[in-house]
Amino acid sequence: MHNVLDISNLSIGYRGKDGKPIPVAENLNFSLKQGEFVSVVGANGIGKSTLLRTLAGVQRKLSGEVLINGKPMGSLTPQELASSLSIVLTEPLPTRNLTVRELISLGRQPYTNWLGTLTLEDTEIVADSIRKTGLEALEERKCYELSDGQLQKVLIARALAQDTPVMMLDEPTTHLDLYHKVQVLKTMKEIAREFGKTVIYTTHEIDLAIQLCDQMLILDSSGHHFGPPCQHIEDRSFQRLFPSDLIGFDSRTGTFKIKN
Ligand SMILES: Nc1ncnc2c1ncn2[C@@H]1O[C@H](COP(=O)(O)OP(=O)(O)OP(=O)(O)O)[C@@H](O)[C@H]1O
Repeated sequence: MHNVLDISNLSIGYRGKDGKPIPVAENLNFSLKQGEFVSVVGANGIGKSTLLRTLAGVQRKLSGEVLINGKPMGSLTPQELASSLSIVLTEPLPTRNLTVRELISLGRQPYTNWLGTLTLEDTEIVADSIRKTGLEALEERKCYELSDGQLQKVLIARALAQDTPVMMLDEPTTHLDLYHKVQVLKTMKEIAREFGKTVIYTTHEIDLAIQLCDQMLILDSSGHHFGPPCQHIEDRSFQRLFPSDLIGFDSRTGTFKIKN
């Protein structure tokens, strides 16, 4: 499988009022292949959302290079970028007045004409995204009537409808109960497998990520570590993720345990 994202010497962060860079993470190097299901984990404030936002072009990188299918991200037009990658952020929706189906249909925007008219193919893709996320019963409901967990699924369905080779999701399962977390993650993994899409998401549910992901990017104070979960377990990377006074990582079960 070929690389769809190549990240080299990437620095991410913000700029102060004087324009000086305030780095959050530096010298990031990793590549994502077609069809991989990848998570980004790390403590609060370490830079997971900043990384995803930078990779999606929502915020500027400080330095380094991001290649999408071999092309520098900066060289893509907004239209090309929108048909290359989709992103689900944690920010509140600008409008919740749309129905579930209308909101999911917005995912087709990069492909529709300026009137936003959906073709038969667009309508089929929208219906398929609704089916894959199990939202059939909510299709005609207004978004303001939904619970946070239901809305989270709708946003994932909108990204699915965008039908891009790369899907990025910032904490997509935060509001879901355990059963629906696993359901959504398994759906995302199936999408990666079946349709050869690359799915990258940020999460605090490390034990689920260990069970499901092909690759994990760990951000910690010492830098970043990229590889399959078993390699991180072998390298004891999870042990270094948090201070050891309260919790410890059990390599046998792949879970964190509370210390007595
Ligand atoms: N708009 C902003 N301007 C300046 N600094 C910011 C801005 N947004 C976030 N930061 C800082 O960047 C750092 C990384 O934040 P980020 O939201 O990427 O972390 P995170 O790993 O996603 O955290 P969490 O797990 O809590 O969601 C934090 O120190 C945060 O305070």
